[in-house]
Amino acid sequence: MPVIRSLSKVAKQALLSPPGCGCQPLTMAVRTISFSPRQITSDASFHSVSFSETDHPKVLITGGLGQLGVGLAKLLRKRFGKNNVILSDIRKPPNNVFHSGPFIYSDILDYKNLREIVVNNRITWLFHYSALLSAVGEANVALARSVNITGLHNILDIAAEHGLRLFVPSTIGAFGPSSPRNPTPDLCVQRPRTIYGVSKVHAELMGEYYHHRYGLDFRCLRYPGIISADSTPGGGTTDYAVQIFHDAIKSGKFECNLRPDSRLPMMYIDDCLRATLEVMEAPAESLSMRTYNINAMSFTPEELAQELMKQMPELELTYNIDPVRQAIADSWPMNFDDSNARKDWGWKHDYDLPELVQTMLNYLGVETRMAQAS
Ligand SMILES: NC(=O)C1=CN([C@@H]2O[C@H](COP(=O)(O)OP(=O)(O)OC[C@H]3O[C@@H](n4cnc5c(N)ncnc54)[C@H](O)[C@@H]3O)[C@@H](O)[C@H]2O)C=CC1
Ligand SMILES: CC(=O)[C@H](N)C(=O)O
Repeated sequence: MPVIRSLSKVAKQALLSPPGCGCQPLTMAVRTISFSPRQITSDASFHSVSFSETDHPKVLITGGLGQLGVGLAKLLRKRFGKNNVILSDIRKPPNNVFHSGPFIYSDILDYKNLREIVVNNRITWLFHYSALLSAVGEANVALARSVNITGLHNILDIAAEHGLRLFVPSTIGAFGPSSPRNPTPDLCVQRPRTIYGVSKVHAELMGEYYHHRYGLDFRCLRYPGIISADSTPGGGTTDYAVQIFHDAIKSGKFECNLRPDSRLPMMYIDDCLRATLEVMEAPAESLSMRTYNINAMSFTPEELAQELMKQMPELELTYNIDPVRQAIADSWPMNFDDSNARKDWGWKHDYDLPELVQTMLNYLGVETRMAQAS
């Protein structure tokens, strides 16, 4: 990999240099091997700055056609301008996404193509969303290992080489059965039992290593299960909490694949995407860590259904447990301790369970009425 070759050459030179020769320390040397016209230093502060047309990050989002990427692009385009945010994926975009702003094909396993995109578009911030999620990952371990681990290595090298600010999401799935589950703090035992979780712990550690070793401006949030109305989940354990709304509105029935008492941390998408932008804009000196838990609420399928039944008392709920997903849910946090995010950069969620249910029903109800009318 080109950057690794360059890095090891620089490292070798630094190691070979005699003491007292006045050479730069390794971290400095590595940073200067890359040149980015709009390089953002790790101490740059964007917290309360509003960006003018000429002074703004140039953003690339990988894996942008999944549950979260399109919403993230919308938020970032509002803040930085439509043409400064490029959405990318290996899938074909639907019409509305294709016409809403720049979209390009990018396979994160293709290092040269990634580098070309970053260079040609003078990218300064990268949001790395490509991944195979927990349930899909267990069904295809080799592909999950390749996308989630090899892909991440490409991203880290490109980001270090070109001085990018890099956001990589982690997950509640980065914890396992031997982690404290109620609540789960930022720093504790992490021995996940899924390839997804293992790859995310790897991403957290590699990102932090590149930060300390090479000065990479790496930022990472551990997301809970994310609930959204206008995008579908990509094959995770928390997907039931999105599907229940669609099925309730469409058929008045829902078959849940987790036990009624499976408690997991969850968050509405608007909170998740706002947190992502906030941590990217936080002054570097406010970040005492580079990987933070974020939390909003925590509920079981039974509690979610009860809240939903306040508005749809006729909902019929049945259970047909998926043993793979259930085993994963049983090993994940029940509650997330996000006190460090709240203390360091002022994280605060807006949506609790009642607001979440109301917002989802409003959105999907309007959509259904519009579809029926047309
Ligand atoms: N949605 C959720 O509840 C949570 C998501 N996250 C993380 O947030 C990120 C985004 O999640 P979602 O949008 O839900 O995922 P998703 O599964 O819906 O979308 C992932 C995207 O990655 C793309 N992709 C797969 N292989 C690729 C490759 N070789 N090159 C480029 N793109 C490729 C897929 O085409 C897909 O559009 C992921 O890293 C995920 O781990 C973390 C915790 C919770
Ligand atoms: C919580 C996640 O990371 C994701 N939604 C999954 O269930 O795999």
